[in-house]
Amino acid sequence: MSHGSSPGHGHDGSHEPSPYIELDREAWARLAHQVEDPLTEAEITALRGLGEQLDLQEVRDVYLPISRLLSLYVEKAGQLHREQEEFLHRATPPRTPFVIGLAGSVAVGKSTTARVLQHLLAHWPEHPNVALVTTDGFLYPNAELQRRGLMQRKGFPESYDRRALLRFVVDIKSGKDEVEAPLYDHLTYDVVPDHKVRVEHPDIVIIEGLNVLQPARTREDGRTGLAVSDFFDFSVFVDAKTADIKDWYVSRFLRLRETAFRDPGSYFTKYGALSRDQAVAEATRIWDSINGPNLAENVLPTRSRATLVLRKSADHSVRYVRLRKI
Ligand SMILES: Nc1ncnc2c1ncn2[C@@H]1O[C@H](COP(=O)(O)OP(=O)(O)O)[C@@H](O)[C@H]1O
Ligand SMILES: CC(C)(COP(=O)(O)O)[C@@H](O)C(=O)NCCC(=O)O
Repeated sequence: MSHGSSPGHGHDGSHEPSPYIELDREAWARLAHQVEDPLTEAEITALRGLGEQLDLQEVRDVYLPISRLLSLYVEKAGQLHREQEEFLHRATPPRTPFVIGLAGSVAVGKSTTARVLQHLLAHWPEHPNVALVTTDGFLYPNAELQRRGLMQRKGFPESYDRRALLRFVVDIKSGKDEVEAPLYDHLTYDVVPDHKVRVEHPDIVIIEGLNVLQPARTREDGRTGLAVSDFFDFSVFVDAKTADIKDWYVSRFLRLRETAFRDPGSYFTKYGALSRDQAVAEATRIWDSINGPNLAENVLPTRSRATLVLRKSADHSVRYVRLRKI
């Protein structure tokens, strides 16, 4: 194999056989050359709109080959669908959307990665309609979290209406043409009442959230139910050193303090008045009491369940990509 680390020769130097293929950045970026469609000007403009910090060379080197690989999976899943229907002698019903789960810590870059992949995947003509749904809409509203004593556990598995989220994914994979998800607003720090996000006739649905790779829970009667991840056709885990993620969280908090927190409608207007040092202390407190423990206890343990792991360095550049063997 000419590309990067061979299987079993991972970044940790281990020579044990492993069920993963690991490609370092250089090897992965080489794949970009075999991706025939370069980005169009319109796409570059759209991607720039996602945030001035996004490095477009990084998009070309790393995210474009990922989108091509994903497109390959989508295409082959369609082929398998047709052949299965033929084997079962069924009049081929339309295939269900291809569902991609995207997991990782708060502030690791899930939303950014999801939006880039959404744009890039929509570029391939075989599947133009790519929907993106975040799981925060399925958090219990603040009033309910307060009632359950979970306001300081936002983002932990128990802070979500897991049944509703599972129902949503089951509906998508059942082939329902239109599905609706609740919406979360980061400004008010709460679920928006009476407002839904509608997903219509998607070819691909990206479901992004902290806990999407959680395995099913074992119930009191000892039976194991289903988890949303049981309905994923592919999954991505965005990964980085915990210390780096904490820095990104604090920096984002400081940036929000200068922008969104000043909005009178924001739950965080109180933070607008904080000095820089006080804001760093507050972000650190939230990280150390909520997001850090959630990462360690619930999010990180699901990493090895992902089909693909994207490991980022402190400057957000992807250091290596780990993919499950098939
Ligand atoms: N590829 C990237 N390049 C540069 N900055 C990034 C990248 N991905 C994320 N960031 C920055 O890191 C922070 C967290 O990213 P975000 O996508 O909001 O994380 P999440 O959705 O996981 O909470 C944001 O400030 C974002 O601008
Ligand atoms: C809303 C979130 C739980 C993320 O939800 P997700 O979309 O990953 O399901 C998270 O961004 C959050 O607000 N956590 C609570 C602690 C904090 O204020 O950072």
